[in-house]
Amino acid sequence: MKRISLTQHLVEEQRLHNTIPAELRLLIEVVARACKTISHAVGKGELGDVMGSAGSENVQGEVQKKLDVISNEILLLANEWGGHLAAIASEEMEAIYPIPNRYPMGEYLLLFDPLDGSSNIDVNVTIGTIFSVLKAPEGMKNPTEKDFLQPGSKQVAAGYAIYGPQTMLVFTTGNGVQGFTLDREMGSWIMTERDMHIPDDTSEFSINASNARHWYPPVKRYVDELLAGQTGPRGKDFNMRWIASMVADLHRILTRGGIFMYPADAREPDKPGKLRLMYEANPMAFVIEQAGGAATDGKQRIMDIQPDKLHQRVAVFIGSKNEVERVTQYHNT
Ligand SMILES: O=P(O)(O)OC[C@H]1O[C@](O)(COP(=O)(O)O)[C@@H](O)[C@@H]1O
Ligand SMILES: [Mg+2]
Ligand SMILES: [Mg+2]
Repeated sequence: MKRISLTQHLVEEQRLHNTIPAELRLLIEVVARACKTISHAVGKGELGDVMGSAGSENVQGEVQKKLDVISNEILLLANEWGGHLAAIASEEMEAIYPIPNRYPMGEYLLLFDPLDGSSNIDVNVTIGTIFSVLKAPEGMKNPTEKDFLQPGSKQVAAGYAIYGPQTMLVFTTGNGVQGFTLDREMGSWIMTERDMHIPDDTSEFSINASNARHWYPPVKRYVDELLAGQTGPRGKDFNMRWIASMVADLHRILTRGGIFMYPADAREPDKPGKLRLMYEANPMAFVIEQAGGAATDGKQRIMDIQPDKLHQRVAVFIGSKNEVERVTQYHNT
């Protein structure tokens, strides 16, 4: 593949499809640069003061890891100068963060999960950063949480960085999904995946099976049929993978197919799921759908959900289209 840098691709995309105004290109480049800095911090491990707990709790009631806080700071600082950003929302911050002293008001809203897969930080397993970009409502004066509460179908860009053996950046602006690998020597993002596509069918599923006794009947039925393999109604064997980093599990699915599930369960009946709609489920759903896959909460398309809270949770069934449709159908029969 010809060496194409991130900027070259974004400029080309604007010229060909007119989907990436210069302001959005700038925003994506700033996020990409911040992810490069986070990748550097992650790579230091015990050699840098990045491991272990930060000793503080986030709005989700989770104990924050040092890297959760460091990654959040890196993304805030990188975007603070504002450019065309009006405000930021993060998994690690209860309230939204309006960009100070911005006249005229920026036209974009940025949301992120600064460090995804936090339980894997201290055990050197792949982690990531997830981001989503929305348009600020016309005529918006002072950004409020309400301005962010837009369905996922309104996203103008979304993607993730994955910090594994290679550091990659994968995103969409509504014209397919492209993947870039960080050339550590040059410090530049080089395109290595063009128009990523997910097969409609798969023999691989991903779920935290330790919660099986708490699952509701549709999920129990679906997973039992997968586990029954050739001897069961599916008539073929299925393999299982669970990395416990959503970014890593979904990057695998984007690369070779599969279905990822984090359903609601009886442990906390009032909780609609573990993962967060605005900065985990929506951005990953946009990427997966742009690669030919599907994403539902068991009932409806995730990107059609009208959000009512910034940190709301949602059940997630995402990946190869035919499997997502089957498990969703089991919820509706
Ligand atoms: O520990 P569990 O229940 O398997 O959950 C793992 C899931 O939780 C997450 O770590 C939640 O994300 P954060 O690490 O950003 O809080 C997902 O990445 C992952 O899919
Ligand atoms: Mg996460
Ligand atoms: Mg996180």
